[in-house]
Amino acid sequence: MEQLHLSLTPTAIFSFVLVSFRSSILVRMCLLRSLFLYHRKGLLSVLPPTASLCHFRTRAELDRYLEASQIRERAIERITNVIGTYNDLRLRIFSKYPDLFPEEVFNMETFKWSFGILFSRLVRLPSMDGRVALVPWADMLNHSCEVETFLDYDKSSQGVVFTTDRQYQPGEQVFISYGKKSNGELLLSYGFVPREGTNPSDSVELPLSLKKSDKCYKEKLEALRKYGLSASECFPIQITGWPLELMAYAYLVVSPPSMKGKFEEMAAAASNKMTSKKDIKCPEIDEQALQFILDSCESSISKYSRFLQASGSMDLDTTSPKQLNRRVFLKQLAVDLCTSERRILFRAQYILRRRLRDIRSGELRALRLFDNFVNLFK
Ligand SMILES: C[S@@+](CC[C@H](N)C(=O)[O-])C[C@H]1O[C@@H](n2cnc3c(N)ncnc32)[C@H](O)[C@@H]1O
Repeated sequence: MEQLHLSLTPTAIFSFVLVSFRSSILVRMCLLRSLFLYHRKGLLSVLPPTASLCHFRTRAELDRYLEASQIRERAIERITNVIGTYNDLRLRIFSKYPDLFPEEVFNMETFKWSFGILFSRLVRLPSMDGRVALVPWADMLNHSCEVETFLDYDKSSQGVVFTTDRQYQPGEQVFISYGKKSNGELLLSYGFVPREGTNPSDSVELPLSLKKSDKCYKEKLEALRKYGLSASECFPIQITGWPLELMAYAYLVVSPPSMKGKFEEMAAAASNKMTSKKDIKCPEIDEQALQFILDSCESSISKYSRFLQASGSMDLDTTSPKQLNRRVFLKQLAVDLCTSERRILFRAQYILRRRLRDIRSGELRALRLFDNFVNLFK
């Protein structure tokens, strides 16, 4: 079977809308205005009537279901931004031109819907400098972590084109990739979590912090601030390992006062602001740094385990079937996300324990050799 090569010209159905987030506020306003009106008039009947940002609508829901995951902070940030943008627009534009922007259409609910649609349906077009577009038809394609197919603009056919990376049988579902995103990012932007272990780009954010009791707390914080970092930072861990920045941050946290002269170099390496990205090495504090990462990993694992254990008996005590369905749905999303994030932490825990064991058994062997050597002279 031939590989599929599908294209959509801008004239089909209705033209695709290009949005550049670097473009003027006017362009963005026009897009949002069309979305608002489409929603009101039901013109885009192909789009879902509800498209909430990552499904978790309130702060209480985020605290309840995503308490173990760092994705909660990102979701709060995103929702706060959307609410802030709406309030700003209402103050500066909607309230001044009520005929153009009537309250029954331009309200918070439709604004959130429009953003939900934008976040979940925008397509990035690499050959147009990464500009993003709403592409009717193409936005019906679902994501698969196993394909490498992306949508792009094709100059010769003047359309958005995608060529599959494999052969499909008639009737088989065709997928695209929404990008190399973690399960948390997919949940935030698209409202779903891939099956456990199927996403090679999955990662979990590990929070690390300077110790308040550290004698050099002030000097370390100063060094971190110089490179745009703070006393607490999150670093992504993947099933295949962790970034050099995380190791550099851990070195800084466990460094004794005698290593003051290296604080800046470590902070620079942790911020990825070194001129040449090289692996910073401090073998004398390797063991403490790995133990520190392991402790942070295990503290995160316990948070996930507590949540997953409690989720079994999470209160579903509501008489409204609609509310019950919603709670079951949110709980399942949270359980899927936490299970996949904890799995990555378990893997990191295993690697860290093995490395620490190797370091310690190496030290023990060296110590025994030294004892034998001393005995020989006795
Ligand atoms: C661009 S739309 C794709 C078309 C969508 N299925 C529809 O019928 O409108 C993106 C939405 O599709 C759903 N989706 C896409 N890929 C998915 C997947 N692998 N698993 C579950 N839902 C998926 C999510 O709800 C997401 O927000």
